[in-house]
Amino acid sequence: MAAAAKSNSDNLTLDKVREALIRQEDTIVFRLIQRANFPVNSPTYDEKFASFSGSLLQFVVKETEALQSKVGRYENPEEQPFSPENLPPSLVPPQANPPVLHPAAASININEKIWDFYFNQLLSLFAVPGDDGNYASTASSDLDCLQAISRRIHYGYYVAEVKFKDAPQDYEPAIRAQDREGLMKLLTFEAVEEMVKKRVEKKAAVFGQDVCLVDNGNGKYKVDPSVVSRLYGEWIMPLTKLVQVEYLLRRLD
Ligand SMILES: C=C(O[C@@H]1C=C(C(=O)O)C=C[C@H]1O)C(=O)O
Repeated sequence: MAAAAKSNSDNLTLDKVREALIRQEDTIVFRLIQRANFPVNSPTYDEKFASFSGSLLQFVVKETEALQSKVGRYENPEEQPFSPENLPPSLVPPQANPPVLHPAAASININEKIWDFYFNQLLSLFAVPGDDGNYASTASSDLDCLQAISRRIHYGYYVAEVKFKDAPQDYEPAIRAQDREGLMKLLTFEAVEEMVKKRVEKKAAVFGQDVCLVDNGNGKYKVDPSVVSRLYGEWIMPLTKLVQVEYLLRRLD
């Protein structure tokens, strides 16, 4: 679990970090299944909804993140807000754990890219067209998906830190040269990526089947397993690697 991996930098191993990423797959698949309970519900995203100054979604994101900020959510570096402007400060005392990450490097926020692919490409692949009027549930379900995906992607900080600590002699020259391509090559493990895509496809098939007492369901899935594999292959893993590269570029600052 994430907290165990973070409690002390000497405890941080690639195996533990990968375990945390595997556990987060379950969360992501279940949240997509939850969002797929509703059709697209496009009024949720109308730029002008009722008396809000933006969309209902924007309002839910801003107000939810403000509350979560007050209770300390964004004190964790892997938790990055989607609406970072004017967030209220945390009212919770800071944790006593020594920081595991390099402070200059652990403030990268690529949520704009996540927001963009989620609404412009992913959503229509797993939510059916239509409008059932459940806009509030739709918006909070979107935020649940976005937060789980964002956490997984910004967890790249820990992946990068542990890879750096395991082989500083390999990473330091590329960091000093600010060589993005070289860093990308060093941190990429294609065999692991293939395994991840297959595993999440299988999870979507297992978690999203109709469970019946007499037989094994009807072969229909709540979210198409190939969409989950594509989500990882096209967006989640490339963006996790982008976070890793950005982190490493600042690792010696
Ligand atoms: C996360 C890692 O780094 C890279 C990104 C991966 C991912 O996002 O799942 C998988 C393999 C690596 O290419 C890792 O090595 O586990």
